[in-house]
Formats: sequence, structure tokens, C-alpha cells
Amino acid sequence: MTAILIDGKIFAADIRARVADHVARLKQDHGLTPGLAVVLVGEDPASQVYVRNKGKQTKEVGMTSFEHCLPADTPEAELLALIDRLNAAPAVHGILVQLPLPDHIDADKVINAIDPAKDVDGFHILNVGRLATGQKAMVPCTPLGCLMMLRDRLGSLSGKRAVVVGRSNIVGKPMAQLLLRDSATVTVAHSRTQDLPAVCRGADILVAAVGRPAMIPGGWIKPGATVIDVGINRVPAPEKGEGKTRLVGDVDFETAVEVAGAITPVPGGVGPMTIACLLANTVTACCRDSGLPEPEGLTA
Ligand SMILES: Nc1nc2c(c(=O)[nH]1)N[C@@H](CN(C=O)c1ccc(C(=O)N[C@@H](CCC(=O)O)C(=O)O)cc1)CN2
Repeated sequence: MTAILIDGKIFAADIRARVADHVARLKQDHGLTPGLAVVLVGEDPASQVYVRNKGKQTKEVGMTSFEHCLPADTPEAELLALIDRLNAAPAVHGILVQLPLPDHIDADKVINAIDPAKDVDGFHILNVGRLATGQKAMVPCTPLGCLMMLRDRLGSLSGKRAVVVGRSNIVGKPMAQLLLRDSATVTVAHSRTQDLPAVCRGADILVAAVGRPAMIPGGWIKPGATVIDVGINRVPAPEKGEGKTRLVGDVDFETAVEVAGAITPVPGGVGPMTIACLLANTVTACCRDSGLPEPEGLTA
């Protein structure tokens, strides 16, 4: 069997088009322009690229982008003061602090300083609790993107056996909550899980979010399963030349593609969905703030 490829680039482009439509309607009918503020602390090259892409895509869908790039040695108090100002700014409907933050800054403290209504990352403790208890929440972008792709591929997730490998606050835990909310039977596996291959082999839906290159081989995958690879790992690629690198997922694509029913590639799978869902969350936050109907199909 050769798996169907779930193309995140096409999927993300469709989401952006739907976001742009909704933004145009908000402007035309209500004189509203959703605004997204992205805060970067430091000069991490990957983070700089992500932040630049967020700003570019925000403008492309017709929203207002506010970028705040602060030096790596910015005191925590200064960052918290900026968050306060963004919380109070009426033109800002979404606030995102790019992670990771430098070590001297307490990331939890910063995230929990964001107004939960503007927390388009869905990382604030209140949004985490709301998601876990089935209340209306802002949902973390990467798991939201995975959920959208799964629903599109499988229709109902009800009763499916889902295994999430990885228990991070950004992906693993919220992904498990979202799958549970769609009535899947969910197992969260991690580094201490006994007989991980057997656990994975039981999955109709396998979400890999561990951050270890090609850790899950085809032999761990149930034939026909839907595999969502969240990993983005940069590894040496001597075949491309000295010092060159390439991106690989947490799943060993070459062997997995022979067994799975459908699979997301890396790059071009889950990654592009993260920013598309951030834009979707910003429109949702703007609509909620104004008491307007939320865009259909762009929330969990
Ligand atoms: N505050 C947040 N920080 C971080 C998040 C997040 O959701 N919120 N996620 C990641 C980084 N990230 C967005 O911020 C992100 C990662 C990857 C991609 C993406 O499109 N990846 C491409 C490959 C890109 C490349 O060539 O390097 C792909 O997989 O196809 C977008 C956004 C950590 N920080």
C-alpha cells in the first residue's frame, strides 16, 4: 500500500482564503479589522523566520500585523509591561509570544499575563482548562490544524483509536483533548510508555509529536492508519553537500508511507497549518470580542 499524502500547503491555503473572506466581510459589514500582535524576544534564526512569516501572512489575509522584536536580554518585567499594553489595545485582537523564550524569562508567567480572550496560541491556563472541560476556548494552532486535517480525511473521529506520541503542552496534551472531544478513544504515549511499538500499532489515528527524528518506523503503524507527523527535525544531509541539512518528521516517512492509509509529509504537512490556524484564531478572537458570529469551520 502507498499512503495518500495529506498536503498541508494546499489545506493551509484554503484556510487562509476562508480567513481572508471573513476578514473582508468584517471590514465591509462592521468596519472591523482583526489585528494580531506577535512578540519575539531574541535572535533565534528559526523563530525569526516564523515571526516574519506570521506578519506577512497576517497582512496577506487583510488583517493588521503588529510586530515587536525585543533584544535577547530584555528583562521579564519589560516584556510583561508590553503584554499589558497589548492587552489594553483595542486594535489588537490576538497576542502571540513566540516560543522558546530566553532562559531568564518565565514563559508560564508571560503566557498567563496575556488576556485569555486575546490568547490566540491557546496556551493561557484558562484556555487550557476550558478546552479540557469542553468549554469554548482558544485552541492551540498546531493541534487545531491536525484536527482539521483528520476531520477532512476521516469525517467522524468517533470511536477511532487515537494514539498521541508526546505529551507537550503545545501539541501532545491539547491534541489529546481535541481528539477526546471528537469522541475518539485516546491514548497519550511518551518516553516511559511500555511497548510503544505495540501501542502505536493499535492506532487508527497516530499523531507523532515527540521531536525525535524518524523515531516511528512503518513497522509500528497499523495498515491503513492515518498518520499525522508533527515533528520538524533538522538533520545533517551530507548527500546534499557538506554542512547541508534537511527537515524530517518524527515518523520514518519512507517505511511509513508503505503501510499507512494517509500520512502528512515533513515539510509541507502539519507545519503550514500552524500559521493558517493562528490567522483563523485571530478572526475568531475578533468576532468573539465584538459579539459577532464566529467563522464556520475555522474553530474546533
Ligand atoms: N508561540 C508559539 N511558538 C511556537 C509555536 C507556536 O505555535 N506558538 N510553534 C513552533 C514554531 N512555529 C510557529 O510558531 C512554526 C513551525 C513550523 C512551521 C512550518 O511551516 N514548517 C514548515 C517547514 C519550515 C522550514 O522549512 O523550516 C513545514 O513543516 O512544512 C510554521 C510555524 C514553535 N514555537
